[in-house]
Amino acid sequence: MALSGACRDGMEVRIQESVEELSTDLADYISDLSEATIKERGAFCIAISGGSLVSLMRTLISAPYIKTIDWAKWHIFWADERVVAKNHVDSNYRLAKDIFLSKIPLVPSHLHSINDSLTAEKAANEYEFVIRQLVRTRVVGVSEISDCPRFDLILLGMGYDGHVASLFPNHSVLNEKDDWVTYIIDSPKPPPERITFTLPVIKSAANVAVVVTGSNKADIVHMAIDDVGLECPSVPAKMIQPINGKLIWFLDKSAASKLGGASQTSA
Ligand SMILES: O=C1O[C@H](COP(=O)(O)O)[C@@H](O)[C@H](O)[C@H]1O
Repeated sequence: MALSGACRDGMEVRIQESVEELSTDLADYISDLSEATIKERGAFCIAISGGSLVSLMRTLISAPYIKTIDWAKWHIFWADERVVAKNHVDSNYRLAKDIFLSKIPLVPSHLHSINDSLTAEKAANEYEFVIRQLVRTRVVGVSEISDCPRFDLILLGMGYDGHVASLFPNHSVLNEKDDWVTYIIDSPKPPPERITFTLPVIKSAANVAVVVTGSNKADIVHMAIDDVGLECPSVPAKMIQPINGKLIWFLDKSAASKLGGASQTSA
């Protein structure tokens, strides 16, 4: 049984009994969004993250999704990446490739991974340049409000400290307003050097989904979603409020166990 409820304006919270059901709900959501977006503008630009999110996307490589999704129209980006070689165990690219990207019929030139042969600063600049070219040719949409790229979907996980992408609590990177892609060299979670979409880019997406499971994240989920009077920079996930898009939280029952009553209605 699915449990769900809206907690704040413009935000939906979907709660599933189990991780398996969450993974199926996520696959349904991505598949429906992909179909509607491709019908509307001929391409689907999706940015993914690393961590536990990636294995929750595994249902996409099973029936019916593997056959019904128009993979040739997908363009894949990374909302954040660690500055390591692409074959390193810490690489978000490698994780996604091992778990599902290698198993789907994507167009190789549509995989927009981050250059692993450059310094963090240069790789961030180069990635932003790549995205600017794709915005210019309208492969990636553009936000009429912010002039930022308007990704069709940005998929995020959330760390135990409330970080999303590589935007960590109280870090100066949260104040970045001009760049689309930036870098940090002092991540509190290893590895220290990372490249990340900035907040304005995440907030400009047409759709943002934050996917979180497990009872050990229940407290931070409560802080991120419920109105607990916290300063936003101490929980970056709380700052993900799309300016002209939709935000959905995908949670399993354990991660949702400390949410306030409004989000616990049966669907
Ligand atoms: O370091 C990172 O952590 C977050 C959260 O990971 P999780 O394993 O706790 O879900 C992830 O979303 C981000 O992409 C990654 O670089």
